[in-house]
Amino acid sequence: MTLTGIIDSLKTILNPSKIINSLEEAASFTGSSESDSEEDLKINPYFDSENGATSSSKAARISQNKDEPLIKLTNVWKIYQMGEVEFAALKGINLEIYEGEFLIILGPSGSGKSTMMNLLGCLDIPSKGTVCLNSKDISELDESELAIIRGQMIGFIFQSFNLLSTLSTEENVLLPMEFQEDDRQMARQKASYLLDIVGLSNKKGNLPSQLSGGQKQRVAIARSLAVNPPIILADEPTGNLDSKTGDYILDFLDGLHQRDGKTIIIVTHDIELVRYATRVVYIRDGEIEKIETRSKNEPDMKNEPDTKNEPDTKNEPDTKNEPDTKNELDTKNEPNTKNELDTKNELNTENEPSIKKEPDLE
Ligand SMILES: Nc1ncnc2c1ncn2[C@@H]1O[C@H](COP(=O)(O)OP(=O)(O)OP(=O)(O)O)[C@@H](O)[C@H]1O
Repeated sequence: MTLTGIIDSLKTILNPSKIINSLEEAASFTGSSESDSEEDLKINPYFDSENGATSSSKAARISQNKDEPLIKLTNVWKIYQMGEVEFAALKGINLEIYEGEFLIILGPSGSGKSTMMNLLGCLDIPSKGTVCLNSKDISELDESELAIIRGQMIGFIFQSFNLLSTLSTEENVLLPMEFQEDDRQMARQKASYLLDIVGLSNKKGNLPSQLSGGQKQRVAIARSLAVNPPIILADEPTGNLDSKTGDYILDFLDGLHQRDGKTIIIVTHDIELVRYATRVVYIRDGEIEKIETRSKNEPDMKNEPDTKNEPDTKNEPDTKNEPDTKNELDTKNEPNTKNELDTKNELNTENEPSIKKEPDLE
């Protein structure tokens, strides 16, 4: 694929109005490494000393009402048109996703997972029904508004990594900050910091082709965190990795959830991943089959299926079981405030022992 093609493919994720200029400036943006001293890496550039909290993206700074879902799908249909033929890939989905959840959307091939991911990530809009992100109906936003809210709220991780092949590791991590961080020096500090916490500070000049699969995915994770979005949305994040490296990536995402309070949403066919989840949404043939609320690392499915999305109710937004879910989340999955991003001057370096104890992942 040409560079133009790669850029085009990323336009849907990043702000299209600025990316071309950004790439042209990328070399000067990232060219020098003079300021990357050990000292820089120890300081969390996301920490805002004025208010004693870790700065997040502009949208995330808008105070969230925790009773409101971060993402809400109401009677969502996605119908693909193939000539004269229509195919409903999603059929009346109702789903509310709350801050602090680790949600796994699990389904077999063709069940509608990618279609769902595209809607949850505001990469597509529904044919019918509404998708609200941060209480905004995404169908009412134009493409540039959508790109902005998407850029602020969601970090994406893909099975195929989606790194720009002609840009270095550091430049890939810098890309999302082009639209959020005006201070280039600060952006570079943040990129250094993120590459450090994913254990790749020694690879910042490497091209993606010079990295292993696990390393590429760690770059993708660093990139997803660049603007410190409240939501990380991952499509089969371990699909191209061996099981050991996959576990490492999942443990890292788990740390982001447990320590930093990120809302993690993973779309996968791999049932092994449910051990990380606080809720599992099973989809089949474009419909939600059942939803299970779980305790982290439960060996078995102990919870009764939540029936709120069963066929007889699928066309109505059902809120009857939501309070239970929210209340559980509020108590079980509240990040440990001692280690929370907002309350300390380090993102993960001290509390992520697994990152630097995996030399064989290099
Ligand atoms: N652009 C499209 N046009 C027509 N049909 C489509 C389109 N995209 C997806 N579909 C159909 O919608 C259904 C759901 O597709 P989707 O890619 O969401 O499934 P999936 O669960 O992600 O599958 P996989 O795990 O194999 O990637 C499939 O039957 C697929 O053939």
